[in-house]
Amino acid sequence: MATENKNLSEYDKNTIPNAKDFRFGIVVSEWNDAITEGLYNGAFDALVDCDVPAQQIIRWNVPGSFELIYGAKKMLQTQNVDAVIVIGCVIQGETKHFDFVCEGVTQGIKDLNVQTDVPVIFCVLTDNNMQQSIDRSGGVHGNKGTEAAIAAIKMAYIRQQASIAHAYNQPLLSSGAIQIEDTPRKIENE
Ligand SMILES: Nc1c(NC[C@H](O)[C@H](O)[C@H](O)CO)[nH]c(=O)[nH]c1=O
Ligand SMILES: CC(=O)[C@@H](O)COP(=O)(O)O
Repeated sequence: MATENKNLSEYDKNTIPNAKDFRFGIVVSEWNDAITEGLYNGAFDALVDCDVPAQQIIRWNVPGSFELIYGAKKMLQTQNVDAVIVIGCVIQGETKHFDFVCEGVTQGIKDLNVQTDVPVIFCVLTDNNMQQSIDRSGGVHGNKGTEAAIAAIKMAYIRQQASIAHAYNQPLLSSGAIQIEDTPRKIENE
């Protein structure tokens, strides 16, 4: 489904786990800052709307989207956070640099999700022009920062529940709820 068929800002709080005890890091690229500030505001407002105290949200700025990789890595290494959101806006220029920045950031953030224990949420616009970025940072298509915040809460919850399940040697049920039982059950789909 393309973004034009899905408003990025819509979410149902009834489907979102309790986030009041989670801590979030947000790394923001300064390139196209009129756009990245809008994305940040969407993410911050959604986290607070989901009962995350503002003091549990840590913001770092980096020069451009390519630096989001290193910024997120250092955030994970030095801060006690349950998820990190990286925010950037890459817009096609005259050269192939767009392709390399987009590919590099995508692969770098993917690598962090594979190599580390804390989820890193990809909130990087890769647009053909500024209007597409405006439309996705609080415009007609909603705010990708809002979408990223909800994803961050859900992934932080999965991380938390999976950790508990592992500690109790119990299955993490598809609903995400864990039943602590006397006799461990066979984990589904083993
Ligand atoms: N053109 C855009 C960039 N380019 C800069 C790179 O991200 C990087 O900072 C530079 O290559 C130094 O390492 N960054 C964006 O975030 N958005 C752009 O449109
Ligand atoms: C993504 C970029 O680095 C790009 O916007 C830079 O513009 P240009 O390709 O015209 O140098």
